[in-house]
Amino acid sequence: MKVRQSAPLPLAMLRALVDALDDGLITLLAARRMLVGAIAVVKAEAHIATCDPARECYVHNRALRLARRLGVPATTARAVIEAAIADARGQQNPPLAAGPERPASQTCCDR
Ligand SMILES: C=C(O[C@@H]1C=C(C(=O)O)C=C[C@H]1O)C(=O)O
Repeated sequence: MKVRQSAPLPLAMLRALVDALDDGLITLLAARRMLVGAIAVVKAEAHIATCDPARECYVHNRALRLARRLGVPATTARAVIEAAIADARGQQNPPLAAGPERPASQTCCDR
């Protein structure tokens, strides 16, 4: 017996779902930035350096393991995490207040 495949969802509906996921990505980034703000306060009070290479490596490696499990290309996962970390470093070291800063594309993990 021949099994009929279900009809593909219309393009507009699929794109609306992508839009919703993109909204989720930006919402998660905003939540991450809120946590980074709280971390920045704790680190400033404890006189801890803004940049923590060991932590950045941990964040990268964790994300890469999850990406591998979910079938996300490592280069894509690495780019997303690098962007999030660069954003977090920029958030904690505004260029005018902190003087020369590393390029946004370079993490202090230097992977
Ligand atoms: C947010 C922090 O500050 C920096 C940014 C990190 C990140 O975006 O994950 C990790 C380590 C730090 O270099 C932190 O110390 O946890």
